[in-house]
Amino acid sequence: MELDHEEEVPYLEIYRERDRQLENAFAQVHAFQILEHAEPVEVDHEEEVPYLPMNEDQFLQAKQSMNAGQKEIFTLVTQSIQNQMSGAEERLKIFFTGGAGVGKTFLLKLLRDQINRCYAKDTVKVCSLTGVAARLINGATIHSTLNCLYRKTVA
Ligand SMILES: Nc1ncnc2c1ncn2[C@@H]1O[C@H](COP(=O)(O)OP(=O)(O)OP(=O)(O)O)[C@@H](O)[C@H]1O
Repeated sequence: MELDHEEEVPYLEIYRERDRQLENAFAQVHAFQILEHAEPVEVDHEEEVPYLPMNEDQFLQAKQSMNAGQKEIFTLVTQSIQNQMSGAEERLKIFFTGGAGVGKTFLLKLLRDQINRCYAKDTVKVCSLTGVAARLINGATIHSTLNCLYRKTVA
């Protein structure tokens, strides 16, 4: 069956988005494989980028300004926390992604504050694959967090 232009575009968008998500997920699995087989060498450990929790006003304001997609994920996580606090053993594993500027970092920071408020300060460890990304999310690289040894390549 031949699709006209109107029908074809949404299909391609979804396909491209899924393709990107898979690529991202495979890149992360590959990074863990590298870390598992890292060679023991001396490394410089980066400092964790300091993180200041939001104050009450900032936290409430951020919560109120969430868009529908952010709210959906936020509710899923808070619901899961409540279930855990009531004794549920099931643990939530969630992967969210999206294009540039859609609000992933905003949501991540809000979730970190929410979880730290529910449990204890510093319960959440935020990690990334690169130092640049770590700066954006006030976190640390995975290898630094896990104190992994890795070989630095000098170009
Ligand atoms: N619900 C929101 N209310 C107010 N501002 C928001 C909201 N969501 C995102 N923003 C703002 O929009 C901008 C882009 O959001 P953010 O950095 O979270 O996007 P991102 O998906 O992490 O982008 P990238 O993938 O490019 O890093 C930021 O300035 C952020 O503070």
